[in-house]
Amino acid sequence: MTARIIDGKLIASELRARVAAEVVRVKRENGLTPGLAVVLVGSDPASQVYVRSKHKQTQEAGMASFEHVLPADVAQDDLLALIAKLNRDPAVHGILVQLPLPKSLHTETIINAIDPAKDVDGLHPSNAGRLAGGFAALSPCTPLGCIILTKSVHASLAGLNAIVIGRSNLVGRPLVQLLLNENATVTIAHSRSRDLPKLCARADLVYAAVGKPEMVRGDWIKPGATVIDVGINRLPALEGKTRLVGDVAFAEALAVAGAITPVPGGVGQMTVACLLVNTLRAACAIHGLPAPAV
Ligand SMILES: Nc1nc2c(c(=O)[nH]1)N[C@@H](CN(C=O)c1ccc(C(=O)N[C@@H](CCC(=O)O)C(=O)O)cc1)CN2
Repeated sequence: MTARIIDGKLIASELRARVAAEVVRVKRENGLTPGLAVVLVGSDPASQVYVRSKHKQTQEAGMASFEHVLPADVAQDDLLALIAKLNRDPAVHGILVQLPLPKSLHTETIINAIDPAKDVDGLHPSNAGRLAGGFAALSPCTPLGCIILTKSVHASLAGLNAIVIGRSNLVGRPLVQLLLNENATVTIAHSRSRDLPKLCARADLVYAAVGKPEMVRGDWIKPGATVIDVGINRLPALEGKTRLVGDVAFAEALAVAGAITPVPGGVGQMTVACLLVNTLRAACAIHGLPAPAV
């Protein structure tokens, strides 16, 4: 039996439609237009694609989109001055600095300068701490997307054994917290973990977020498990075409898992949709409105 393929593209488009409907409502009832500012430093081609997609989808959801593109050699103080301006701007409810930043900039200092109320990436220590403490917080978009995709398969995650492979601030760590909030039993694994295949073998939910092409093999997966692949790895061109693969050996895992996300068309699709959710939530919270129904 082959696994069910979780359609991230479809689930993301349904989520965006729900956000757009809520934006119409808050505009009509409260005269509020949520606004998102995205800051891109430099000209990394993948980052440019992601920022363009954020701009397009923000506008399609009926929100205001503000794009700021700075040269790779921008002075850190100039970037901090822009963030301070966006923090004060009443038309901006969400601020996102596209990562990775050039090496000359100190990422932690930049993230810490964002007003936590506008931190739609959920990376500010205030939001990360609130999430870790089990309090309401703006949470990173990719882990939020992973939870939504998992819930498209499992109505409840309570008591399920989950393994998160990877411990980045952007994905692994917040995903662990979100899974705990769902009452899953969570193992966090990383590059120093011993016997990963054995750790995976007991997991009902496998989250691969290591950035290593096809590292998780099919024979690591417990039959029937749900596999959520966060990796997006570009392999050298084959017959002129760049190949995009995840952190899971898809064809192998497909034959064993109960459900699996593809790459592309899985988790990546949810990242921008969840950013729209966070922007709407931030706008409502800043204006003292009830949390939107998305
Ligand atoms: N400040 C942030 N920087 C980065 C984040 C983030 O959440 N906040 N995440 C990634 C990049 N990213 C959004 O920024 C992102 C990654 C992937 C996709 C996506 O739609 N992927 C497609 C494949 C697209 C492709 O061909 O590359 C898919 O998986 O189907 C959207 C957004 C790092 N930086």
